Amino acid sequence: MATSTETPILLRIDGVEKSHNGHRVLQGVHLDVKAGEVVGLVGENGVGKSTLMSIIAGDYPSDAGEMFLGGEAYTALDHDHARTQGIRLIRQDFRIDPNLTLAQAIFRSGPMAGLPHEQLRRQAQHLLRDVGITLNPDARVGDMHRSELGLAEAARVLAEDAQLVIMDEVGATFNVREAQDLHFITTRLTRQGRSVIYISHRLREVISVADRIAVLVGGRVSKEFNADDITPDHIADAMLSQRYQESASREGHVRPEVLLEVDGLSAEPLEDVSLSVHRGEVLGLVGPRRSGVNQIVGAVAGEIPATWRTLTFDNKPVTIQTPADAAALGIAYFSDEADELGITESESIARSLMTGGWRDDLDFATEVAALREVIETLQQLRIRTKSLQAEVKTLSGGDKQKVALHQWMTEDRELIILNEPTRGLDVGARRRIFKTLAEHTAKGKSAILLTSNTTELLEWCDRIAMVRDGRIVRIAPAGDLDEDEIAIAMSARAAL
Ligand SMILES: Nc1ncnc2c1ncn2[C@@H]1O[C@H](COP(=O)(O)OP(=O)(O)OP(=O)(O)O)[C@@H](O)[C@H]1O
Repeated sequence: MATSTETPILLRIDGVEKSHNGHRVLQGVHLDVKAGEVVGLVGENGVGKSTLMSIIAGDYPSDAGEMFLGGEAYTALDHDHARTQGIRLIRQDFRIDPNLTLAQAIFRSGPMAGLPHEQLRRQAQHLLRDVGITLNPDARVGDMHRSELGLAEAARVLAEDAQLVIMDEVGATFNVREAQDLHFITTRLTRQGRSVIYISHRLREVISVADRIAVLVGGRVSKEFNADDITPDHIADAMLSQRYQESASREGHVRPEVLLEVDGLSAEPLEDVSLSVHRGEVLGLVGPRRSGVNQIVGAVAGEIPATWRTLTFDNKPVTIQTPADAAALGIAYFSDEADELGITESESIARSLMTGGWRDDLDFATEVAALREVIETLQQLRIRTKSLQAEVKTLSGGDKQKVALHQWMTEDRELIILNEPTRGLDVGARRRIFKTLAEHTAKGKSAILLTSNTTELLEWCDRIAMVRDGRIVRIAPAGDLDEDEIAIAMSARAAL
């Protein structure tokens, strides 16, 4: 909704400060959110966006500063208190009982909780239809994709009376269609005079969803933009301390030799899928939810049961039935599931970043050299921490993911499979991941990339395979495709 200078301010944040374990994260944040406005909040990983939202939503208090809600002094005592004040926070890492149906999940809190399922089903159907979301209210939460649940989490706010809705990276793995649905929900909310704080690292998406964009740098809002007048580069320049380099088109490293040859792969819903990955190649995979695209990588990584006519790796016939089979061949799989990052949250940051993993029998000189390398890695990856000995769980979501990716990408693997690797990463970190990927393929190693971010698919893959209804419907060089063609593949009937 377009707002003017006369539009009332719903939330005023005035000089808010917060430290975590002596690390001064927020250093006097000032930010106004007007009624009926979407404010995009952007900033590097670990800059304090979620910390600020946690203070607004009542997870913990600020150390200093004030907030005003509808002109009245406001302090959230806890989540429930914030909710009664009309504030609702949706995070990417929400947890819902997997045994609930979608209808039960949508109405799991509030006055309708516990009503007979038939009643909930009808209400949920009505709510979802109203915003054009084609999800089945009877589906079991445990069988749904996190992105579908994220969309339902956003939609359920429409049935509540929240005045300020905070969406903290809810759409990090949304495909084009899901992102459009989320945009529709934010528009519906603001038309009703409600306000939204929208946090995302997908800068183009923030520009299209938000009215105004606030950039958090060094613990303060350093710049505010009107979303009508800017490009992603303006935001990236404002949020990154070092100027980031817009990627040039990737240098191809594809070699004639085939590394992986899949022939006649079947795994529900896939039927008779064949594909090959050359040495030095990045093969992109894209398809709507339930198209089978995830099952292709799941099968190659040994994560799901599958049958093959033949499977050849490095010119030898092989079988892959378990993750250990895949690992033995030199295949690494970076999952899109947040709880399968492969890092130990209670491990120290230093130990987690050591090349080849930590060993207790290191002599003093080796340990010092290893720690030096860790410090260099921290600086390169721009991971924010006060102490090398701090536990991984104290890192921001994006910084945690950098640690996990670093572990995957520094191991010497023949084929790395990356499923949504850039979710939650800031624009600078995305560039570094892809630089590492280019170094990997330059050595004749290969990669399969699954991402809902079509810009990245086009920029970073040599070929893209489009999957629909359990089959590969087209494989083409990335240079022959554009976003529209991929969007058409995504919006095919199978997505409904
Ligand atoms: N519970 C905590 N204990 C200790 N430190 C924390 C805690 N929560 C956050 N931090 C630290 O506060 C800083 C800001 O983290 P926050 O999660 O707010 O960043 P963010 O901007 O949301 O990052 P991202 O984009 O990666 O999600 C980070 O350095 C993080 O390590």
